Amino acid sequence: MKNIGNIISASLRHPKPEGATFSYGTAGFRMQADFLDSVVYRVGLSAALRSRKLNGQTVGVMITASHNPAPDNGIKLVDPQGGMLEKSWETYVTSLANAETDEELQKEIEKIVKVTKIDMQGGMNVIYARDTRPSGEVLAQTLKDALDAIGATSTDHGVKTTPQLHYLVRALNTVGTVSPYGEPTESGYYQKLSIAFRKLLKEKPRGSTVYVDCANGVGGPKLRELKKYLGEECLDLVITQDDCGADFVKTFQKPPPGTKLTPLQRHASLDGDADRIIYYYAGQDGSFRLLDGDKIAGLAAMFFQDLVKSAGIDLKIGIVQTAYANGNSTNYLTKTLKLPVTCVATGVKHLHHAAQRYDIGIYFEANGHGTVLFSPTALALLETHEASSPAQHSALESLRGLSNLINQTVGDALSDLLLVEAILASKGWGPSEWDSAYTDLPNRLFKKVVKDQSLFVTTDAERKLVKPEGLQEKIDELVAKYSDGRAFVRASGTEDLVRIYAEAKTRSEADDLGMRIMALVS
Ligand SMILES: CC(=O)N[C@H]1[C@@H](OP(=O)(O)O)O[C@H](CO)[C@@H](O)[C@@H]1O
Ligand SMILES: [Mg+2]
Repeated sequence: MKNIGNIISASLRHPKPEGATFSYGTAGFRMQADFLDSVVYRVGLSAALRSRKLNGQTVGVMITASHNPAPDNGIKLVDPQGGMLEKSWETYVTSLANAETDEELQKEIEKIVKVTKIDMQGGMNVIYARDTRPSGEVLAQTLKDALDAIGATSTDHGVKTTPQLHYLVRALNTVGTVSPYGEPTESGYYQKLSIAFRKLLKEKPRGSTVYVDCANGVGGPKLRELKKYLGEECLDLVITQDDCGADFVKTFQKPPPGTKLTPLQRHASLDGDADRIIYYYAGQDGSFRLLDGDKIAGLAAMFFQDLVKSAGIDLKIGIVQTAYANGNSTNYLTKTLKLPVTCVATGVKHLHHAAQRYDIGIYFEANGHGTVLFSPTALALLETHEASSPAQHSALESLRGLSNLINQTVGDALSDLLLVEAILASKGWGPSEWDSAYTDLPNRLFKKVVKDQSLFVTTDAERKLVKPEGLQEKIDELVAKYSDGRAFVRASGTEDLVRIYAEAKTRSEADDLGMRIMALVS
């Protein structure tokens, strides 16, 4: 490989911490920013190799640690169609990140080139962006160092939300094709979303207000920008920057401290890189009500089912959830709406993949990561189907509009916000009508630091433990004692700890079950 000398000499400036082991987890590499330098350098090399493997198509790299504390950072790769890195490549990236010496690094690079049969003659194109974390700037420099050393053409897109980077990657790779995704610029992204939203609300502009807490992250400035394109007659967005965001609201099931809720007023919280959103509001009686990812999935499923029926077309709708989905949300989807639901392992990459099996695949994690995917068949049908009545015409127009409004590359808090608002406007609903579809089973989510999280091995979409031996039997015994009881334990893929989830018919039963399982885990 002709640039190997450059690669190795630049690598000397980014030495790997001795003995450290890195793994490409639920959302790429994520850890304290101080330890990330060598990982970022090697991810840069991987991105370039991946681009070359795919004939020079543009690959994306995002530097973010999402909702993790500010001193953390992380890095993940985006494939040319805007989705997550293909699974088989996670192994290659991991092997580069863990190469102990420079000789080993060289060997690993050569191995990847050989095993994946990369023809190194030709260009490599990589774009990258970061969230607003202070460490992002230096890490972006390291990334550039790697891309220059290997000889890739690269563009620094500065500060972006994670979904904006995914959008840019897909848009760049589809310029001049039969299905261009959109103008490959940040303003192209705002234009695409806002034009679709305004069209969907054409008959029902209503200037209603949503308070959006952007978690002190990159969503704040970007939502402000989007607001300019939307216009206030469609949606009045009040943007705040609290410190805690979606994760806090979901975990503690209360509003960000200091936020006063007026009954029936809609609120939403994003996370640090704006790929996740949850809604909440106070009921008439002042009680706190959460409208999480499961509730968004339910709303979307109901709406798409109605539209597909009204449009008189045959499209298969399905929903993908994880084990963290509330039991009653699954009941609502399967028993009330009678739609198919698949349960997969935690992490957007798994949900996204499973959702691609449907014509309209709706996927959301309970914590608010998610989107809706339209298959190529569905998009073609929407394009060509001739309506035979004004009602069919209007439903088809709405489906077309939604396919443009929704960021189909990855879950996107800004696009999901507009999706929810478009549905509520179309139905003339407030949060309580939306909420009335089903009542959540009370649930608890705990974390516990254990000696070695790798000892916790799961099966059945992470709902059952295979190891440590005997633990699952003990959990089953406990669960059986509670009405509507369900619980599971799994190792986190983003933090060095174990998560424990429990739900049951009453609040006290859910708490009790969760605490008892906590006590079993060590
Ligand atoms: C229970 C939970 O919320 N898990 C989160 C969390 O994964 P863990 O593997 O559980 O750490 O971070 C992931 C990445 O952001 C997100 O996709 C996922 O939903
Ligand atoms: Mg995030």
